[in-house]
Amino acid sequence: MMGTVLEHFRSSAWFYLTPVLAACAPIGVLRTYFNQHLRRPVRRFLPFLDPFVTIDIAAKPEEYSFSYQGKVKSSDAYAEVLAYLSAVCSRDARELRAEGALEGHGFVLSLREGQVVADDFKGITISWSAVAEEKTTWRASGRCCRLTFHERHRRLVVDEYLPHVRRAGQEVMFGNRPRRLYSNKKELSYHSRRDEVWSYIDFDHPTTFDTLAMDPAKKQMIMDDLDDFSNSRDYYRRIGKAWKRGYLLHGPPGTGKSTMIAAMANYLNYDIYDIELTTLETNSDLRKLFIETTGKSIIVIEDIDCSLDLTGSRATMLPLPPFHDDAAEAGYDKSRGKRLNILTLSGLLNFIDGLWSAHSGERIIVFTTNHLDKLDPALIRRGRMDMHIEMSYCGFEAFKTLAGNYLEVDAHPLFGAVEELLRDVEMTPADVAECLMPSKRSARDADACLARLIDQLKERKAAAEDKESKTAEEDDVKDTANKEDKWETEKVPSKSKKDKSEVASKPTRRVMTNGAQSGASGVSVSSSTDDYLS
Ligand SMILES: Nc1ncnc2c1ncn2[C@@H]1O[C@H](COP(=O)(O)OP(=O)(O)OP(=O)(O)O)[C@@H](O)[C@H]1O
Ligand SMILES: [Mg+2]
Repeated sequence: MMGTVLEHFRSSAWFYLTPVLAACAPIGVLRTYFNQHLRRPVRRFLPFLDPFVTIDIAAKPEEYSFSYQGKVKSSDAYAEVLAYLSAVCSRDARELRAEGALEGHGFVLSLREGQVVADDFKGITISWSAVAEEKTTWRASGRCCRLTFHERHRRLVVDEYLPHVRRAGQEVMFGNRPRRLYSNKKELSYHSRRDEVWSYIDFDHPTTFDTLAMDPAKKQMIMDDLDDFSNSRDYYRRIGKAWKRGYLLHGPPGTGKSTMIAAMANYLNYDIYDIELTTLETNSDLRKLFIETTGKSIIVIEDIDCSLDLTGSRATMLPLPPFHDDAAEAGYDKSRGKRLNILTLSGLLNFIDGLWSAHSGERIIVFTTNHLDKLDPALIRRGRMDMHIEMSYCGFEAFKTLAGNYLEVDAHPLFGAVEELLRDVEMTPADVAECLMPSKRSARDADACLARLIDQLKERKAAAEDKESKTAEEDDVKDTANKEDKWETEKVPSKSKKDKSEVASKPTRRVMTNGAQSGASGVSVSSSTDDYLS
């Protein structure tokens, strides 16, 4: 019987193929088998034979939490590793699994169990494999990424490679979702979670630096500054400064301050956190908001001069919402006889560059204002607001950008007239853009739009000249009146010697106004000098 089986085997193709297959067995299969089944026993009994170290990063069931969208979210580190490995896997692995990313519309590719991929980092090779975590009495088995490396690379892997994996994973996760525009919610409590503090919508603003109308040299300087900032992580660490930068955008309404923020966000691919200060009550509200921001973000406070009373000293208390009673308005809690913690200028300064500002990741802080002069110098000093950017009226270069955006023209016979008029007339880019907006979107009638703009500019120029001449006339009238006043004043003492001596004895009490208000004499005095007049 046995002989017949052997005979049969010897005559089949398997007899010849088996040794060939064995010789060609992929090394990866053997390595996987070794990793999964033999490594631990070998290491336990013969540690000197196995110089490799393994680290498991698991999606532990106990670390699962329900996000507010009702989706299951695994531990951050595991999700970050999966995101990091996604690129390596799609390049090298043969057996993959794809799962919808927790955020955005993309997929995350990961290894199927038993698969191994290699990753190179600073000249060493690290292998990653997907394994099923062992089942324990208190925990069901879960999925796990296993990292294997040589013992002699332990420090490099732990100190540098793993943080690199997390950082790169976070970047991949961040890049896989659309940018967001966050705004703060009104009611905050100390225990509010991130989603209770901020609400967001997808940020899909089409503005870029290409479409932003401003002086090209200034624009380039801002872009270079942003590039410099976003690539300077190590520099900020070395000089011992929190990785953040403040920009103050100031200028009249309609000159593109908000548009500039959108362009910055699109340029850097950052999220925007828009803080409405008037809804906050205390400094800790502000801190809470700040803690819940993430890296790669632009934190914006628009119209800071209108948001709060920031003109006073650092101790200035800011306006309180109407539901506060008088005691609270005065800064006291009646029931406890204690001072309330109210949003103050110093709270805002701490938010910008106190200890709390050294929260991980890079952040840009942008304030906008129409009235630079209304702000406390402490708030906008260099170092806090590193760059002051003036957004001003439309110049010819800015106009050319708008003409390109709206009319798709780089040159036109009417450009000369526009250039000349823009030299004399102050018109905001918003107003110029309005003129360049064709009445029919389908027909970009450049001639008509430019003619409309020229008419508008001429009208404004005429109005400005009119105003100027009126002001000049008024000034002339004032000058004449002042001269008359002076003459009248000089005449008063000559009326009588007694008057002269009395006037001289009460010099500080005499008030001079212009003739129109002061009656025939042109002199008015405070009540204490009435006697003198009578
Ligand atoms: N520099 C600019 N480049 C391109 N478009 C601009 C520019 N300035 C203004 N605009 C256009 O005008 C509109 C209003 O501009 P924006 O809201 O940015 O002005 P602002 O300076 O923020 O005004 P405010 O001080 O009133 O907030 C924008 O939607 C944009 O279409
Ligand atoms: Mg604005």
